Amino acid sequence: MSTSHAIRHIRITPIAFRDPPLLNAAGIHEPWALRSIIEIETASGLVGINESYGDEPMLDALAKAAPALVGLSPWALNEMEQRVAALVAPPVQTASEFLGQQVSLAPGTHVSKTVAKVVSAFEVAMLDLQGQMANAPVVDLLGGAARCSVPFSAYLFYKYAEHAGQPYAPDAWGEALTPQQLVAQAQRMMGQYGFQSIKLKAGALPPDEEAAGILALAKAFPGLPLRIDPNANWTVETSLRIVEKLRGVLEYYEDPAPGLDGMAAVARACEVPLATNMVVTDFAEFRRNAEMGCPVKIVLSDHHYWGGLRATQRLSTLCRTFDLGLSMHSNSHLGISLVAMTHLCASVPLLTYACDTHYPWQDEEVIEGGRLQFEAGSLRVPTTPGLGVRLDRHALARLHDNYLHCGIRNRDDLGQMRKYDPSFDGRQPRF
Ligand SMILES: O=C([O-])C(=O)C[C@H](O)[C@@H](O)C(=O)[O-]
Ligand SMILES: [Mg+2]
Repeated sequence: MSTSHAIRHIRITPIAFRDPPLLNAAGIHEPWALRSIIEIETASGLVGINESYGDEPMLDALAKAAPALVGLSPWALNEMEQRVAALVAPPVQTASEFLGQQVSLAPGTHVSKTVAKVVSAFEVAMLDLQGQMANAPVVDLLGGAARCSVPFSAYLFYKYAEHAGQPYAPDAWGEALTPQQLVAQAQRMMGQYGFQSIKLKAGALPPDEEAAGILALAKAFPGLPLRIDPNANWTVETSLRIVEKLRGVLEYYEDPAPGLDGMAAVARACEVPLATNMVVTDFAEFRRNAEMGCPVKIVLSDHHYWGGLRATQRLSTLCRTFDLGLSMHSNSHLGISLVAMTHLCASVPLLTYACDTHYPWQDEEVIEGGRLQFEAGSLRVPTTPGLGVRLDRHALARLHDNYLHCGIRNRDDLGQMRKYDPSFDGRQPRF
């Protein structure tokens, strides 16, 4: 075997795993969620892994950039970034192309984020390789652990009991459309995972029903930090009316109204700090928020589209400079993403809130040893080399087979909702 650690080969494997019928502002989750598994192999036979988005545009961008990394050292992250940027820079959009674009929650559709997403996909796998070579966990490569475990939040969704044309047995969570069902969902999730805070994905039902859901949670879990996230599906007026109903119960208010201007209008008349994963999603938007006097007070980062673990560390420094809070957003994901997020969050001294994770909604895994275990709502930071998790090849083959047969190539919550309600038009803000 060669002693050279130069990158010899990169494999990208699209996968699909079961995802429940979760409601959101855009519509409803499809029965299968897509991801990609990235493997970077060195001439010496080491394999660094990562997990990222699995929609078609992302797979195309990964395939386009991968050959340019062959021959690089796993330490050459800056050079990797330059090569990726040169190859997958987004096409320049004309003003008319921007007009009439629908707000989308689908991660593969943010064209402007392509470079950051591809850089992140390769960066984490290269860090995994670096850790294996240096016999150090990724958190040590990021400067060392500021905490030995990372807190996560219960992420509640309104949901149906079954998918339209349910392709497998219905999930164990059942329906959640009323405050009572929502509290039961929370009790079950808290019982299984021990989370110490709760987020409700809103923007799906009429806002007063969702406010009643939060008030029921406040009664069932007195003193527990609560958040609500309508994904910009409320007007400024609705946002202000609902936050008044929720006086005294919210830890933060996530993306109530559309756009930074909408958020600024809410911020001017509301005491609860505003958080976002929709209007501060890159460094240019960070600057605009700062220029406007920081109406958004908490940035919910996501290393998958902010450009990786190191870019999120840079973001954390900026947040500290501008006295902003920092936590993490998530999309449907498996354990590699979760463990990468855990290394990152352990390395960031300023982590002001428990992170989001969709993990409880997934019942499949792609790593050896099966699902990651939470203790009192937190995950221990691995101390073994690299990310500290390895691919389960049988699981990878099975999830890839799901991908080949599921018929989904791009996330489409709106199209899926039309199967239940053909008149659903996805117009936002809806309420
Ligand atoms: O905090 C958020 O905005 C999200 O987690 C976005 C996701 O797409 C979520 O709405 C979902 O999975 O339905
Ligand atoms: Mg959000």
